[in-house]
Amino acid sequence: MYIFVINSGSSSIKYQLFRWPVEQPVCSGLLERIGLADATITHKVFTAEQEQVSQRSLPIPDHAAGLREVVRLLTDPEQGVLRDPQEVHVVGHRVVHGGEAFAATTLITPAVKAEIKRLFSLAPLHNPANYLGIEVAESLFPQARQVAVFDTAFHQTLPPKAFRYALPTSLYSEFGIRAYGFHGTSHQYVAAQAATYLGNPTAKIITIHLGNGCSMAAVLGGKSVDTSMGFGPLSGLVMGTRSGDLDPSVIFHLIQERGYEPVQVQTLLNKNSGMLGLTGFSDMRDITKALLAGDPAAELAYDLYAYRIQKYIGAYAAVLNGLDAVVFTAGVGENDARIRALVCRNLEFLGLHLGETRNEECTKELREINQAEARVKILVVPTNEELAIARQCAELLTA
Ligand SMILES: Nc1ncnc2c1ncn2[C@@H]1O[C@H](COP(=O)(O)OP(=O)(O)O)[C@@H](O)[C@H]1O
Ligand SMILES: CC(=O)OP(=O)(O)O
Ligand SMILES: [Mg+2]
Repeated sequence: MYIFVINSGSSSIKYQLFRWPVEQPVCSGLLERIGLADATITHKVFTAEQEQVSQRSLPIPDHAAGLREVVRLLTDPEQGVLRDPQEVHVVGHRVVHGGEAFAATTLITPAVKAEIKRLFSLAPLHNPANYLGIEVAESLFPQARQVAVFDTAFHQTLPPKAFRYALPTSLYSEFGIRAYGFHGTSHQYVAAQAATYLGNPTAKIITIHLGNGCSMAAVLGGKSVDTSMGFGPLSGLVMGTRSGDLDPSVIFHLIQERGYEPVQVQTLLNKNSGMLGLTGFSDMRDITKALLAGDPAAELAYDLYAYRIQKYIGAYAAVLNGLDAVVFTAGVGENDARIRALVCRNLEFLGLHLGETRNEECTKELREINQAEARVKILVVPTNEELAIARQCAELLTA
């Protein structure tokens, strides 16, 4: 059978079609820079002998246009890999916010869809795109079982002292106001890869997921014990377009003194802040170009981005009472050696000793980038949210 996985991020759509249970990828793709002038789609088809890659730039104004293009590629009479959409038995969807209702992978029903929709305002860049992906998949693969895998699920192991806010208890008990945490599928996947590599299932690991959205997790023995995103995917690290941590007084000031409407503040913090607000660019490759051209705003933005990560490393080393490995993953974490070097700078006292030449190497495999004799491993672990989602779908349906 086939499992098709759709992973809508805030700036990208990733998809993979797997032959199951052999976990063999049949095709995969990445639509990136959605909403920017030069969006691209990379589509790969895997056969026993080779990997065929096609890439092109095209206008992709939003996730709906992106999904239409994915469907067209999959079912294209000449290049498409699906002769008959009926061959797809399961569609796995990354759903970012599961709220209090969903602690685990769930078969999608009308009630589940309604709950995902109810959570739109808490993850405005994600849940609407995830919902759309479900509706598109339901019409394209009407006979398939649709499954939701939630970003929040892995962080359900956080202890109350980590997930509760110091607000009146009634806000938690009545409205579910607490930290949920996101990118859970990715944190879980890379932490597991790292623990296997270390040969230590009880390892103390800090995972750093740096995509367009960015978050960190403190992972102890394979369980998330703290994470930098909270009630929605807005707190913590500096991101492509999101501010990360911010004194809430700024919000009151904007509303009370500067005449902002609440929805304008929501848009400001989610869509116009972060690296975009600091530099005019949200995509790290554009910011690198600006930096190399001597733009001081790009230099400050890089410093601020790395400094925030360093503060969380310090915090999570304390939370874990030690450290065995730090893991970099996702678009920026896997590819941007400059960020990794800035993050590891001056953290020798924690045992982080970056191997500069190793850091500059570029492969698609798990790799160690610390100096050879260092006690704490610094790892680059490519994430594979799609494979992790497909596995969770298969587990649910065979349980
Ligand atoms: N080769 C690269 N060098 C630096 N940054 C990169 C590279 N490739 C991708 N990125 C960055 O990764 C980010 C997107 O990461 P990704 O994990 O795909 O995002 P998301 O899933 O949140 O949409 C963008 O900021 C992009 O610039
Ligand atoms: C939760 C989140 O921020 O996801 P992404 O990084 O894929 O936008
Ligand atoms: Mg992502």
